[in-house]
Parts: sequence; C-alpha cells; structure tokens
Amino acid sequence: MTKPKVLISDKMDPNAARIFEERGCEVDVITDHTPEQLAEIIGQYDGLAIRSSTTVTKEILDAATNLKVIGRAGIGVDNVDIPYASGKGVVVMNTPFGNSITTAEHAIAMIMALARQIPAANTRTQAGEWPKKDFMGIEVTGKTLGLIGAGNIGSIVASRAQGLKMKVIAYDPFLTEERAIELGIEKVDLDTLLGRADFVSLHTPLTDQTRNILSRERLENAKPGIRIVNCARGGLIDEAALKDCLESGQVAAAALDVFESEPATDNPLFGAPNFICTPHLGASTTEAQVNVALQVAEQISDYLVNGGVTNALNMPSLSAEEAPKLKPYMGLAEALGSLVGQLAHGNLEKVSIEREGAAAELNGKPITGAVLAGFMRRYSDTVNMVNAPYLAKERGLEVSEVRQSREGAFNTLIRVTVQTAEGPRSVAGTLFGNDAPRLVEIFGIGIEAELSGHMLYVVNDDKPGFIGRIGTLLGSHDINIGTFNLGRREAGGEAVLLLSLDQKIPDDVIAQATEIEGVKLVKALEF
Ligand SMILES: NC(=O)C1=CN([C@@H]2O[C@H](COP(=O)(O)OP(=O)(O)OC[C@H]3O[C@@H](n4cnc5c(N)ncnc54)[C@H](O)[C@@H]3O)[C@@H](O)[C@H]2O)C=CC1
Ligand SMILES: O=C(O)CCC(=O)C(=O)O
Repeated sequence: MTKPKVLISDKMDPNAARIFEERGCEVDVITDHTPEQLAEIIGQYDGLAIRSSTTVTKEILDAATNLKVIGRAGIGVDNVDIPYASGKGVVVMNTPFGNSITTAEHAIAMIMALARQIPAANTRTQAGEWPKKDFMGIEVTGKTLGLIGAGNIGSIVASRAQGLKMKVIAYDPFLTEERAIELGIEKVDLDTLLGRADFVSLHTPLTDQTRNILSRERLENAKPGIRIVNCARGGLIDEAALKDCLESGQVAAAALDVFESEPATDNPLFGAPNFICTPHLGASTTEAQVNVALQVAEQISDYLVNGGVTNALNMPSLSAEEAPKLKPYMGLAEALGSLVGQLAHGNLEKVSIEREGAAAELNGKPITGAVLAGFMRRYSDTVNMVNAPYLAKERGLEVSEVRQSREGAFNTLIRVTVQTAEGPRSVAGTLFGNDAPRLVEIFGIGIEAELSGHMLYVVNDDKPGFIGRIGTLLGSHDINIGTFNLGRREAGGEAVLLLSLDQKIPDDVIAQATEIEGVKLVKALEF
C-alpha cells in the first residue's frame, strides 16, 4: 500500500514530522513558498499541515486534487476557506486546546504590561533616562475584567485573573448561567460590560457577529479610562477608532497581539499613546507549539491511515476505536445510498436512514454521511462523505435519521428510504459475520446480494425459463456472471434478479434484455 503524503507548509515543531513518519505517512516540510508555488506542488499531497502563514484559498484547493485533510496546528482557521474545502470533500481540523493556556497567559501578561507600562518603562530605562516619575501604574487587585468571549481561552483567563483578585464579568451569548456560575463569573450584556470593566480582554473568533465588536461607538461610550487587550483576532476592534480613543484618553491603554491585516508592518496604531503590541505571539511558547504540532500530526495521520476523525470543523468526529468498527457499516451505508440513488427515479427530496439493532448503537453521523455520499453520486462524481451533507443541503434534500434499538430479523440493519412520486422506496442491508456488507431487501423484496463492481438489476415476472434466457443472452455476448441473486414478492409474482458481472454491460445488451418476455425493467448498476 502506498503511504499517504503530507506537506507541512508552515514553521512547526519538528515533532510533527516525526509523528507523521512514525504513523505511516510520507512527509515533506516546505515552509518557504509563495501561493503560486504551493498551488504547483499541492496536487501531490493527501494531507496539509499548517499554522497561520499558509492561506488555503479556492485556488489552492482547486489545485489540491488529492487532498483529503487540512490540519491547523492551532485554533483559528480563518486562513482556510472552509466552505470551499467542504464542497471539495476535504476535512478541516484544528487543535482546539493545545495552545489555550499559553494564549491565556499572554493575555494576562498584556494586562500586567498595561497596568505597569512595562514596555515603555523598559525602553526608556535602557536608553539611560531613569524615568521613575513618569510611570505611575495601577493595581489589578479589585479591578473588573470584562471578557468578551468565555470559551476555552476566555475561561482560563478568568481563572488566572481571579487568582490576581480581579472581579470577572463576561459577555458571551453562548455561555450558560450554569457555566458562568461554575467559572465564578458574572454574565452581562455587552453595554454593561463596557460600562463596568476596567480591563477588557477579547476571546472570540472573528465572525460576522464579532467583526468590529469594539466599534467606534462602543469604544466612545465605554467606561472612560478603560484598558483593552486583544489576543484573539484582528478585526474585532475598529483600529482607527481605537487610535483616536487612545489619543483622547477615552481608552487609557491598549495591547494587541493581533491585527486586522497581518503581518502588521505599518499599522495606524503604531506610535499611539499607551499602545503596546506583539507580533501574533499568543501561541508562541515551546509547550504550546509542541502540543499543537503533535496533535495535528496525530489527527491528520489518524484520518489518512485509519479513518479516525478528531476536531474536524466540517465533519462529525469519529474516534480511532470507532473507525475500524464503523468501516464495514460505512461500506454498507454507501452502497445502499448508491443503490437507491441509481434505482429511484425523478427528483428526490427526502431520504430517511434507519438503523436497527446493533447499528442503532453506533455513531450515526458518519453512517448518514456515507449513505448521502453514495446517494449524491447520482448528481456528482466527486462526492464523498465530507461534502455529501453540504451538497445534499444545497439541493434541498431533507435527511432524517431513525434509530430502532430492537432487533428485527437481522441483529443489525440499515434501511434507506427515499420518497418518490410513486411513494416510498427502500433498500436494506446487514453485515454478515460483523464485517461483510450484504443487501437483504430491495423495494420490499427479500434478496441477498453483495453490492460491488458492475451489476445488472432486472425486474421481471416470476415465470419458468426466464433465468435461462437472461443467462444465454449474457453468454452470447461473452459476459461472465460472477454471482446470481434472486428474490420475489410471491411465487409467480414480481421477481428481481441482481447479477454481478465481470465487465460493464454494453447498452445494446441492456436493450436486448429489455425485450425478453416478462421483463419489466433492466438497469446496469455500478458500485
Ligand atoms: N493570539 C493567538 O496566537 C491565538 C489566538 N487564538 C484565538 O482566540 C480566540 C478564542 O479561542 P478559543 O477560546 O479557543 O475559542 P472558543 O471557541 O473556545 O471560545 C470562543 C468563545 O467566543 C464566544 N462567542 C462567539 N460569538 C460571540 C459573540 N458574538 N459575542 C461574544 N462571544 C462570542 C463563544 O460562545 C465561545 O465561548 C479565537 O479567535 C482564536 O483563533 C487562539 C489561539 C492563539
Ligand atoms: O500558530 C500561531 O502562532 C497562531 C495561533 C493562533 O492564532 C490560533 O491558534 O488561533
């Protein structure tokens, strides 16, 4: 088996390359590249490991014809076009916890640096000025810290600030009252926070809702003399307004690690009074960089080698323990989705996926993804289980999932039903010996068949001599039959025949099969 190939395209702790190799991937480290150079080479790789310097644009994704997974050694994934990657079937992962402590510590360092004006005092002292009387600081003890965003990093900042005897309040619409109590923080609205806080620290992602969350109006109406820290994302603060507020003294001081445009080599805030900054160093500690490098390499190789999915932003998680157990189910699910997609006519708007018996106890999301991947192949041949749910949504397909823990005739079963103009049509399958997928029902008729390769599906009247006639027709065209599977509604009623063939059946042979007496439908299937 050829090894999956991974490119590390940003500076990363060398442990990442070691882990890739140990886990069975080939790895190249190429960190010095232009977007054009990256587009030229990306087609060779199955996996891409990045930090924040590589921007994964539509152009890169279009060139990435083999890419299956992008892993961000860090938290923010605003440098990846996730909707486009999802449409291309590429999993996007991050490492949501590896650098949180480090970044929270950076925010606390910024708070302390603002309170005691350490950077300016350092510069002037080293210049030989000894400017003792110019630097009167403030204590943080007893001051109010307002957190905008109290997720992983915000909550660590809260606990560290409480250790410094600060009172912590937070604005986060997704923070529950229970979690706020657990963190010992008071939940408030944004205007209240800005009216009460002595220090504000931002810890949200950059989204349509958070962009410019500290707007000119909010900065101007905040508590006079407020101090602001941003170690989250540039774009959360109106930088021009912040500069004006620093100059007027409305904002007493500000510390930014992140900027609207990075690298920030020429920013309007540079030189503003009481302004300090760092070049996006929030995650830059030895510990955090080892953590995120190890995690991203483990996650990417787990996906490429075993199919395990951890911390994906565009796909449900699948643990390394679950992945091998789910593998035969995914094969079955994809084949059933493909079968129903190939057989059902017309514009299909609803699909229902039922899991019965042992299948009901499994993680359903990947199974649904696999059914949809098989089903959506009727519309697109580049579909996989990552992009299938997105494509299904785009086409307005209504997807429902049903679990039935009770066993029926089979101890494990997946049934896929689509609503057609003629009513519901379903196919069902099971696993033989826990790992061999088998079709067991097709449109209400019991049958037992493996779904693979080239197949021929025939619906006919159950009459003597029919099987001989179809066999003779195929034989006369030198088409060898691998397996022969029969099912019927009742003796003499409607029957179905599913043949696996050693080669693709030509259209003219299908036309001749349709002419055989008693034949109602002939269809070539591909799996
Ligand atoms: N400076 C640096 O080097 C680093 C920056 N970061 C950035 O820090 C930020 C926070 O990261 P985490 O805490 O790990 O993320 P998280 O997802 O754990 O927390 C984000 C919090 O923001 C809240 N939120 C979302 N929309 C909001 C809104 N409209 N108003 C208020 N709160 C809102 C969420 O409910 C959540 O609790 C991210 O932008 C991340 O990219 C992370 C690591 C390093
Ligand atoms: O990789 C870095 O240095 C930046 C980290 C970061 O911003 C993040 O993880 O969101």
